[in-house]
Amino acid sequence: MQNKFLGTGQAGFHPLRKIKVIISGLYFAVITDFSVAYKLVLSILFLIAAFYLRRWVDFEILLLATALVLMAEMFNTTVEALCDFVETQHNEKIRIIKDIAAAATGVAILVWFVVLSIELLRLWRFFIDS
Ligand SMILES: Nc1ncnc2c1ncn2[C@@H]1O[C@H](COP(=O)(O)OP(=O)(O)OP(=O)(O)O)[C@@H](O)[C@H]1O
Repeated sequence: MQNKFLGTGQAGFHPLRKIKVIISGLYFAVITDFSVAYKLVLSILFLIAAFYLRRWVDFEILLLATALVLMAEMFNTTVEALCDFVETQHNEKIRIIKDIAAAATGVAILVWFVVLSIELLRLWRFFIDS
């Protein structure tokens, strides 16, 4: 078991190992969770459009909304996986824990959806006017 607080982890600072862990986590989140994958793809498309049109404020807000929704989705998946690992039967406490994690994700999805909708409207107006 690796735990730096218990003194059983690897000593020292290993930035390359951290990057490897981040890439591995992102990879698993994208291939195992469709809701992470489609949000990432949609967000990238909007980010490319904002970048191409030099809409820097829009780009920054899109980046924040994307980070928020992806983080929420990935933490939610983590909570669900942990819950399923410790409890395989129906359990009211697990239900509440999972519902709270899902609600947190719902808040992030709402923000992401509003930002993308406004951006879509702006892009649409831009192409209609030009
Ligand atoms: N062990 C359990 N005991 C009681 N209720 C549970 C349990 N597992 C899941 N639930 C209920 O079912 C809901 C869905 O849980 P589940 O783990 O299936 O998530 P999901 O639908 O796969 O979510 P996502 O689509 O984000 O992956 C939970 O929010 C909770 O209300």
